[in-house]
Amino acid sequence: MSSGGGRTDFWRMKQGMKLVDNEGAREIDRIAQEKYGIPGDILMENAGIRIFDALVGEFHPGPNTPLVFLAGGGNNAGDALVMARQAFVRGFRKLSIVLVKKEARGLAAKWLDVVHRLGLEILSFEDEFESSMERISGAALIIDGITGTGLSGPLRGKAAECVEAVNRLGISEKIVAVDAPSGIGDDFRTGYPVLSAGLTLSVFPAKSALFNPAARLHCGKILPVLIGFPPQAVEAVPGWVLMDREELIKRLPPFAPDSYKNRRGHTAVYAGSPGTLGAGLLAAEAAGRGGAGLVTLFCDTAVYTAAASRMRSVMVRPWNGDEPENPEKYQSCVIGPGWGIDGRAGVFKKLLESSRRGVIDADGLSLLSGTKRALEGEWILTPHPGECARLLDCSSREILEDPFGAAAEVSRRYNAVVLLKSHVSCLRTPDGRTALIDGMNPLMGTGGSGDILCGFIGGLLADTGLDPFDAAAAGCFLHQQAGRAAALEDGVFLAEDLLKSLSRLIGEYRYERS
Ligand SMILES: NC(=O)C1=CN([C@@H]2O[C@H](COP(=O)(O)OP(=O)(O)OC[C@H]3O[C@@H](n4cnc5c(N)ncnc54)[C@H](OP(=O)(O)O)[C@@H]3O)[C@@H](O)[C@H]2O)[C@@H](O)CC1
Ligand SMILES: [K+]
Repeated sequence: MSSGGGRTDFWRMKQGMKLVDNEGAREIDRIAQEKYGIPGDILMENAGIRIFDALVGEFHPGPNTPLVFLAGGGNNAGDALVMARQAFVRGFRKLSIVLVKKEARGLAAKWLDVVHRLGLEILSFEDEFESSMERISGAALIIDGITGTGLSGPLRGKAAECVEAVNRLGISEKIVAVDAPSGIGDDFRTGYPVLSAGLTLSVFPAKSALFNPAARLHCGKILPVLIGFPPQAVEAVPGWVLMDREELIKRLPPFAPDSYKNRRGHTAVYAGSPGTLGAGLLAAEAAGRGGAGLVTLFCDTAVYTAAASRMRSVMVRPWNGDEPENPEKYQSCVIGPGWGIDGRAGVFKKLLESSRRGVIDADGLSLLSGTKRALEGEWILTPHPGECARLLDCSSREILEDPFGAAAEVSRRYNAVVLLKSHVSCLRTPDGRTALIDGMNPLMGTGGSGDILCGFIGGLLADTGLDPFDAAAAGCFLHQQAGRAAALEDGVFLAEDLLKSLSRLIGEYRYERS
């Protein structure tokens, strides 16, 4: 998520970039009203004003900019109607409201009455379909207040008809979703009706449902908007973390100024075999870039000479898959990139028994899915949806249907921290801690990018002071940052182009502050 204007807000920084599910959002609202006595209509007034301010900050509309407000029947519509009133009192004159649901209730009904008395144009989507679509087609911006956290199940009826008709216009960049694009809720699935937006202004704490990979594609840019919930109400409700710069700084302490190569830890990388040596080289180099003081690459004897001739800072050992050499002397290990699986099951088992801390990826994950065993020690698994499906013995489709649930299940079943990689990656621990890392960078989908990620996290783990959850969250977030920098500088890039950026970022966060 872009942290936008929220970045400078001290209070939000203190709270972190928290995400809540719909029930959590309702609970914060309830606590704010019942325990702290803040009236619901004040909260809604704040929401409408702050969301309208955020919209103005993004698009700079003027008095003659045609705006259309789509209103459902609940408080999400209430927010949109407060925005319409705000626009009117600030001098906007081309305003139309399209009622998608005939009966508004509660505060929405009250604000509908107000805009009616102010003389704003109000159309019924059902009874005045053609005029409604005409206004929508002619609008510069369409504010979506059909459903928010009160959605239950997939959108139905006139709401579904309306979002489908608007989507057909192909104007998602003009749609501004209030709190969430209508149709997105905690149980959103690919194929459900949803109004695709170019900008989502989500009441802080933003909704975790927006970052479900299937939903994220319909949200455009996401900005959190503070509306005045008391910090105590936000803290009282459990939530997830969305990684951003402030969250990273909390998790990634500077290197001690007197640290040196042995103190910074030694990472053993078990990777690389004929045909896939590059994966091992990338993972090993990334471990060094992640901060390990020393890195040893144990690669197949058949590729040893080639590996050794290409590596300078990384030590390379030929290794034919028999007894691993003192794995306990390494502070972290990385198992799997381009390693191969034939004949590796026995030694994989030994490595799991003798190593305490590491990252398992690629072929390591295939070997792990063969064992079906819960791990002991501190392990991070970095599957993509296909690998995740093998770990759970199900189809990739089932993983994509419920990625958050899948990450939780792998984490529980294998007793490990799991990073399920996608355009939004989900990090999960067996005890339920969850962080999401927003990616949305298709250029990251390039061969070797995953090898670098697992090596990089392995290098971070060589610092035994770092908690594996924090190391994985930091590693994945920096990997995404490096991808963004590479895309901006080089356009389409190769995985190895990420390495220099990763080094720079680690320096920025761990060196300059020390
Ligand atoms: N203090 C406050 O009040 C604050 C409130 N806030 C705002 O309130 C929002 C939550 O409001 P909410 O709980 O009223 O629900 P909301 O999202 O408007 O949805 C209800 C409407 O959707 C409809 N509907 C439901 N399911 C449907 C389906 N499958 N298919 C079709 N329709 C469906 C449902 O219809 P019904 O079931 O009643 O027939 C009803 O019309 C939240 O997102 C935020 O924007 C914030 O500003 C914070 C302060
Ligand atoms: K909405």
